[in-house]
Amino acid sequence: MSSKKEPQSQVPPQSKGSWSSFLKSIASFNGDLSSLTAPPFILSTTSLTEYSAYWAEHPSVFVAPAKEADPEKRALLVLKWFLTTLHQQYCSRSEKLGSEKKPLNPFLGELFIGKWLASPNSDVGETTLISEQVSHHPPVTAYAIQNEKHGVELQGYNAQKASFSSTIQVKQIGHAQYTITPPGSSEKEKYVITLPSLHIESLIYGTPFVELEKSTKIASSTGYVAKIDYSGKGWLSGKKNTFTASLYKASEGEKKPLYIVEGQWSDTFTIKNARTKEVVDRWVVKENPTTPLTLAPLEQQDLWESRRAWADVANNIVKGDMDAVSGYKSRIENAQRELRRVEKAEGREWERRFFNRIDEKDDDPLFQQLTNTLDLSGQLETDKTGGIWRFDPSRAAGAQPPYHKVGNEGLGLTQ
Ligand SMILES: CC(C)CCC[C@@H](C)[C@H]1CC[C@H]2[C@@H]3CC=C4C[C@@H](O)CC[C@]4(C)[C@H]3CC[C@]12C
Repeated sequence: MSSKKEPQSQVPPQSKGSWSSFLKSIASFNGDLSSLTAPPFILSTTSLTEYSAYWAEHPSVFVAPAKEADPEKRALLVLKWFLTTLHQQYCSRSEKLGSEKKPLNPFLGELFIGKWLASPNSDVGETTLISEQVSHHPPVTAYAIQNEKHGVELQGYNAQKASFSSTIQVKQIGHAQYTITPPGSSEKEKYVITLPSLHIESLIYGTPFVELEKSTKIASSTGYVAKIDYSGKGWLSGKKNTFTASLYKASEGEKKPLYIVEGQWSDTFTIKNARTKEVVDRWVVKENPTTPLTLAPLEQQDLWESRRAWADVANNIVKGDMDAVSGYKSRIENAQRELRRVEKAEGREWERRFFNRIDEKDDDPLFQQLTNTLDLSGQLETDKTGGIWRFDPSRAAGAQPPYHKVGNEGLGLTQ
């Protein structure tokens, strides 16, 4: 008899049937995850626009590169910051809710706006977040995170391309750009960041969780490249969320690493100087609590802001009243359909609030330079993201609700 304990199904008894039909439907789906009907126990009350906040939940780590005078160490601090975001990006739902969940599919124009407040016992200052759904077909979320005090800006956009091959496989399309003005310099320094592919584990037991795949890169305008290799359950260590990252000069190549970072991004990792073999830094997830994002109280939020717009849907998911959930979802969907119909009739397009669609040739020269270092062809498939999306800071300065010209009636609300 085997002593190995088999995982037990965590699917609630009343959901067994709907879970197995959900599993069957994903085996033959068309690539659009939002179109799948999943049983209530796997539905999240959080919209995907909220996921943009994962990029800066440790604000002091987010701004640290802007304070470092040495370009090599700056590039290392950017790599460190990126690695510290992975736990929140890819593990936080599983840890908090017991499994990965199916997020709410944002509607076009949906906004998620908040800030990480300045704290009297740190020099970080305030960090602000703007996240906007810039496309619905295909779903694309754009975001900008700014810390004015340290002159740090992160912006990006992403879409997901899903496929099925023994489980849900997700390729992320899009990229992020981290920009700072280094100490004593008047010129901007830019880092272009690619996003990992992932797949879902443990689907049949009803406890889905994310595992990252392959590799991602960060290329800097100062000539450094960081490459991160994800190995899931490390084939040597057997530990989950294992990775190896190296920082090197683009001109020298991967074979001459300056720093090596190793460990588990969901737990502990260490940073070593590859030349001296000395451990120079260490990150322990548990010892670094996140800073919560502060949102306006619900009644002061704009109707287009995620929490407010989805409140009725979310409350009924919690209650398990699926008829009410689909009723409130249809209200949003019908109102969106009506907006699209009118736009089409008037021969115009929905106006994005904080982001512009740009032409590749009009993009920032620094970005264009970096796309030559990285192979970004897979990230710039504009047909899968509805274009290239760039933040327009002039439209964010002092922005207050109402954010969109269309008010209650555009949201299908009568009052
Ligand atoms: C849980 C199962 C049953 C349903 C499938 C849910 C899918 C839609 C979920 C599961 C994990 C999710 C991903 C988890 C983390 C991120 C990183 C974030 O920066 C962008 C969104 C992205 C890339 C999510 C996209 C949606 C996602 C792929």
